[in-house]
Amino acid sequence: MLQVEGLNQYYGGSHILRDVALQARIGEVTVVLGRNGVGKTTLLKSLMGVVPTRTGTIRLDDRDLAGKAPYERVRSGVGYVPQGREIFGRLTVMDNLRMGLASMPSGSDVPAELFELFPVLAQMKSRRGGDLSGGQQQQLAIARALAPGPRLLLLDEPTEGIQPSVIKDIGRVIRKLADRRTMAIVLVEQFYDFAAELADAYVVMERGVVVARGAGAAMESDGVRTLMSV
Ligand SMILES: Nc1ncnc2c1ncn2[C@@H]1O[C@H](COP(=O)(O)OP(=O)(O)OP(=O)(O)O)[C@@H](O)[C@H]1O
Repeated sequence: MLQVEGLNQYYGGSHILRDVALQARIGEVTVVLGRNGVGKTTLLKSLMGVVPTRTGTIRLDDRDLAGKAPYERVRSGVGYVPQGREIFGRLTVMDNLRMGLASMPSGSDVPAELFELFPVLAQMKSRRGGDLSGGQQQQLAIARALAPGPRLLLLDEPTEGIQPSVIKDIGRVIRKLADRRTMAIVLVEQFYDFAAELADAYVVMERGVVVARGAGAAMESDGVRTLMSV
């Protein structure tokens, strides 16, 4: 389980995250909603260690992540799918997947199971990442994050700029991964219907503060859609 408490983050003098608390259980999808610029990406970057933690605790199971560098967090079980995917355009699909293992001890192999989750990647192993469609790149970015076998998967707006049929495929994979009960999933989304369909739990952020939280099934009755649209 992921347990975050008292997380504060700054860019220069701007206070971006304010005492954020977040829990994400193994086997659940925890969605983080909020409008542009409220700090959702900064939250994921802080969990991954891309932005060093200033104050607060970040624990995954019994491991303390807060002082750790990103590669150490990968080794501790964190997988990250950044906004915009950040695929290596000149590397092949297979080499992009191997990059997912760069922080792991040598000798780790790309799990064959990734190609069962994303059959489209199996046909494209030798293609360059830059030649894939946006939806295929998104699937590649998720597969790359899964390569080391994470305990916590962080997804930053995986539906952004993706066509509806691929969004459905990605949603099915996220559900399947959660249902295995081996990892916690934190999904940052602005696409309300996608988030609501997958959410076991939700949090809503406004200007760096968590302003609402609850069970996924209660999102509609809690008025989260309205919170997002006003
Ligand atoms: N590298 C940076 N330096 C300074 N300010 C930044 C930096 N990155 C983001 N910000 C600011 O921090 C705030 C939070 O940004 P963040 O990207 O975390 O929000 P977000 O909720 O993920 O938004 P979006 O959905 O648009 O990605 C914004 O006001 C943004 O302008």
